[in-house]
Amino acid sequence: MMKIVLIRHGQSVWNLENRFTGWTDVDLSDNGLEEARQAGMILKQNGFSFDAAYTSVLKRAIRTLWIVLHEMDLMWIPVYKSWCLNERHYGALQGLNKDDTAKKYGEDQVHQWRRSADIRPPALEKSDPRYEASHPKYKALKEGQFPLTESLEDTERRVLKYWNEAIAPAIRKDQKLMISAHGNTIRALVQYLDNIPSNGIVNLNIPTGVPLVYELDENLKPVRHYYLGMEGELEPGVIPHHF
Ligand SMILES: O=C(O)[C@H](O)COP(=O)(O)O
Repeated sequence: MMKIVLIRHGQSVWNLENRFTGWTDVDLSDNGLEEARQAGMILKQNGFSFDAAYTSVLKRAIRTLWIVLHEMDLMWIPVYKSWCLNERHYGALQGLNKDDTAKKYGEDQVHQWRRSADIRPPALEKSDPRYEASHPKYKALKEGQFPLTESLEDTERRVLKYWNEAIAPAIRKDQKLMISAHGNTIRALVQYLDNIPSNGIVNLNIPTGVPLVYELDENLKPVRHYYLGMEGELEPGVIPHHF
């Protein structure tokens, strides 16, 4: 039986301000820094250790990982960063306040943009200053590969491609791994691992900064999963809804 630990980054400054974030590279709030410290401590107290870690190229996930690894005295392990683990790209919604957007377009429309499988929020224009394709951290992306907006299915495709090409092979080599990523990246992995249909994941929210442990069999199928520090185990396939 193999274990892998997923963690959504600690609360970010824009989570605190209730703004659509996506690929905007905002940092952790003070609360988010403390969440990351608590996560590292509880992982260490429960005897976890890692051979390697994976994260996105966004600082809120990277710093969460740094803090967790610091608390566990594991800053020396290999860390692999990929844009494929970035949060879902929110297009022209990035930076907007979620409540103001709901007032302007209606709650249902915002819920569709946030949680439907195949609906893409309004796209960014390439002339928009929020379009960061020229940033050095994205030099690996081919022309046209940098998203102007993403549906959850778009996000899942790139996350699962990375899972199959980079992460699953490492698990099969008995590597103990941690993935520090984002709400929708982890939702994509949870949906895949637990084979949850799209309509079953609509109301699934991943809490910030809480280690989510998956125990996998030899076929990388989940045997059980639980949030470390939350009482008891979760029913298979059920992840508590968190706001
Ligand atoms: O990108 C964001 O705004 C958040 O990290 C995730 O937001 P969501 O829960 O609205 O998808």
